[in-house]
Amino acid sequence: MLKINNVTKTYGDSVKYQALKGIDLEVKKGEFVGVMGPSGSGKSTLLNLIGTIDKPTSGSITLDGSEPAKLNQEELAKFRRNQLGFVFQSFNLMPTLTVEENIVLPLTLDGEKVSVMKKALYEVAVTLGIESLLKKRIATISGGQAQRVAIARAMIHQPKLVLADEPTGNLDTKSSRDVMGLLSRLNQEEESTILMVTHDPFAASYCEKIIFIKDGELVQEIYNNGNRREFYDVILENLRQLEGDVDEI
Ligand SMILES: Nc1ncnc2c1ncn2[C@@H]1O[C@H](COP(=O)(O)OP(=O)(O)OP(=O)(O)O)[C@@H](O)[C@H]1O
Repeated sequence: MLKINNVTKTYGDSVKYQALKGIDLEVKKGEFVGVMGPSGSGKSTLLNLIGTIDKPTSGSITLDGSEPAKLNQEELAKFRRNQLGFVFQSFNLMPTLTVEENIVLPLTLDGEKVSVMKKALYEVAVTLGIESLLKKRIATISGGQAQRVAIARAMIHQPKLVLADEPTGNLDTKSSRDVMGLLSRLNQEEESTILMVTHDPFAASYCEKIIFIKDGELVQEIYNNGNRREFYDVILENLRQLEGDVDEI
């Protein structure tokens, strides 16, 4: 579904910095993929390219055969709104609006009919267990609840791909567990395709596959055999090895 073909990204005009050096990656429909790696390794850069926030310097990224880098500004905005869902560490919700106003925002922007919006809102609210929060203002709910709302907003238009950037970064242990359980359930029951950048081995243990990036290169790929506890240990071991390499340098 998502195909990343020999993608590079170089920042800067006079002083150049190559943040990604030829990334190849394929994400299948319904997969839950984690992206890990040391600080500065290029994780956010990769997510920004997939999220069409930025364009690759060379190589191609296609989602179900279409290549967003070739679209004009207007087409790109539409592509982003229709095909992608974003979940951020900082939730990125509108604090003065209510929970339900925030969740339907992507549909409002698309000029969707009120009856369609109501139906979609109800469905997503039930799935995420946030019916009782709908009339509350964002400023009055907890961080864990806010992340549920952000996930609802990312999911309401049934995007092809959900991009999550450190979704548990601002959450306590219990809320992290809830949010990861939720993402995992959405992945399994609704067959949502999710790509998540995280530093958190616990959050990563919910993924089916994790790719490790170092110095702009994909260096390792590991798979979850269904035992989350075991997978967590494998993740820690891989992180230790990556950091060990960094220490040696
Ligand atoms: N707009 C930019 N201009 C120049 N260099 C940049 C820019 N954005 C990122 N970089 C550089 O590219 C490299 C990769 O950055 P990136 O943010 O993708 O790393 P990361 O793995 O997400 O790090 P972190 O885990 O700390 O968020 C870093 O060396 C960073 O300094």
